[in-house]
Amino acid sequence: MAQDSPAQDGAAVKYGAVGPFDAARAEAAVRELLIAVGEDPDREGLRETPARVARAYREVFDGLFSEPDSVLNTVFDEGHQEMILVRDIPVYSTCEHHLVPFHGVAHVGYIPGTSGKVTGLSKLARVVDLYAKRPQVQERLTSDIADALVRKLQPRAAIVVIEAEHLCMSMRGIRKPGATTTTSAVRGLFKTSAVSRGEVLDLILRK
Ligand SMILES: Nc1nc2c(ncn2[C@@H]2O[C@H](COP(=O)(O)OP(=O)(O)OP(=O)(O)O)[C@@H](O)[C@H]2O)c(=O)[nH]1
Ligand SMILES: [Zn+2]
Repeated sequence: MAQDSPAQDGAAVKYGAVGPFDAARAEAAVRELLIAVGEDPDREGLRETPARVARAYREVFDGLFSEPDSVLNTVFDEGHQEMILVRDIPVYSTCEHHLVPFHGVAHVGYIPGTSGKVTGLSKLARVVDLYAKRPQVQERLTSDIADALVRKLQPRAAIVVIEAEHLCMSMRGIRKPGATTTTSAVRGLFKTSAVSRGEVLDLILRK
């Protein structure tokens, strides 16, 4: 989505970011970090690492520079009034507490509004990606996606469920690999009607 990233070269337009991406600063910080953990950043294997990490961070935090609402601009007047659900969208995000990954799957569903406006299926996965590519907590990632759907599509109902494993809980700290966290954000009819919510959750959680 590089073409959707106006701040990549330090341009003024920003979305989730409060400043442009500064590759030189990121490189210098990684070099400092290597020294701080007791490594030699000038040894053969690490010489290119600061530049590589800066490039990798540019990529994994690209969603800071992308406009979520424009992703959902592709809309079709299908007149479809029933549920649309995309399950098992792979998610890779970064825990903002420890800057290590959390990863799993997202399920995104909605019931179109009275106009029957629907968006392209891939756009649901694009919105997931966009918000995942920011420093995140799982709860905010989940509700950011639901709120973007509500803003752009004015659906009768929307739901986002994310199931993820946090490496900050697996590889360090409490060390519980395999523990998964499930978060949900429900809007509209999925919130007010237990029957509708039950139906969609049944589809989402069916293995
Ligand atoms: N609610 C929520 N908590 C998260 C998420 N990602 C990581 N955390 C938690 O953030 C908390 C940070 O706790 P702190 O006590 O400040 O940091 P810490 O000493 O590294 O904590 P431990 O991980 O328990 O070792 C931990 O309990 C993490 O499990 C998330 O997406 N949502
Ligand atoms: Zn963490």
